[in-house]
Amino acid sequence: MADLTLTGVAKSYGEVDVLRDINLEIKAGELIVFVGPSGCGKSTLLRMIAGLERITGGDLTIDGVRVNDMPPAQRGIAMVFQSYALYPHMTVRQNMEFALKIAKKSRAEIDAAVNKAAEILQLTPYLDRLPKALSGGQRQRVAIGRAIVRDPKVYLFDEPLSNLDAALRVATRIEIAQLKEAMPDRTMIYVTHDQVEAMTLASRIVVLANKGIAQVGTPLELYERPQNEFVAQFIGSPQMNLLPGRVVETGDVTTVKLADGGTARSTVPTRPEDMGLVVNIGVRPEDLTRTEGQGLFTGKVEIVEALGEVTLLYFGAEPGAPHVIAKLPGIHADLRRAKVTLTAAPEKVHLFHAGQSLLYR
Ligand SMILES: Nc1ncnc2c1ncn2[C@@H]1O[C@H](COP(=O)(O)OP(=O)(O)OP(=O)(O)O)[C@@H](O)[C@H]1O
Repeated sequence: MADLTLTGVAKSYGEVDVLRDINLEIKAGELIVFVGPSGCGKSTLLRMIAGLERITGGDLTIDGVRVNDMPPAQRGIAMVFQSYALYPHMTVRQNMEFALKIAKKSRAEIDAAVNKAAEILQLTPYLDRLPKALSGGQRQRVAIGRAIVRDPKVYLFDEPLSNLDAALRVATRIEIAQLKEAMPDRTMIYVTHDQVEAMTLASRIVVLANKGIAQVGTPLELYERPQNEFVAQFIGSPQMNLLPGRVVETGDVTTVKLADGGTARSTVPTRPEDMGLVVNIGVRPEDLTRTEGQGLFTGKVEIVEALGEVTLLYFGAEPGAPHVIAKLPGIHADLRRAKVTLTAAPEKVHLFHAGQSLLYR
């Protein structure tokens, strides 16, 4: 069991700030996923928790003990890397038992730990093979096995699946989910670029951007109630549409007159003093539906992408920078160049002012 607390954690390289004032409480047994644009500091934060990177400001505690200056080996943490980092000249068994030998465990303890981990990870038939005689997925399982045998309090994963092909990624993702279920009291922190991994594995997602935390929440909280436009557009694919407009009716349901001429209604409440407020409405492509009546957007379909189960419609503006994207269930290959009016249920319409959601005032 391990709780982690980050209080005002910061990282700079000389004059260059990479992370500022990171405050986060991680409860024992959580699977926390760090996501964010390239270079936002996900790996740096993970490496600071591991003790591989110096913390230049703030405090990191594990189970209430400040560990800023504690060497990695004493933190009770095991890290699994994207590159596997296996010893090529050692067999699977030797790779898995290496850390236990260094820790001077008894032969019986070592064998028990390795055999159990091999069984969990279905590696028993491969224990005497060298890494080069394994597939990418099997190598990553050995890397995870090396972490498991040490029975750490905290597992750190740095993009563990990104070297695997698409099918293997899915399979290994499901294995990691099962591994977590088998170890409900172990804390895991996971860095990924992959939205599906983040949404399916995380108990909570931490979105990093602009040197700080943009939002922390369960996957569905981030999807349904993003705090700001950044998170709104970072979570979900294709990204949320944002359209500028002005509040023309306030109350429990807000009416927004859009700059393009449409009208949107939202269940995000507004106050009388919000009348005339300049906002962006946010609506996800999958929440748009066609209507024959008055909608929030009318435009000509420039591009149709029929994916089978859904069709993506791209409206207006330059190619590559569509004005609005709609995702309709089913096949609508016939809509190219058609003039279409779109609407959305008021509970699916988000409201942002100066980049921040009005839901969180
Ligand atoms: N030794 C260093 N000196 C100066 N800047 C560094 C150093 N190491 C990393 N950085 C910078 O710190 C920032 C965060 O890097 P980090 O690798 O943590 O990002 P990331 O979010 O994991 O990125 P990616 O998703 O591309 O892997 C980057 O802008 C990087 O250029």
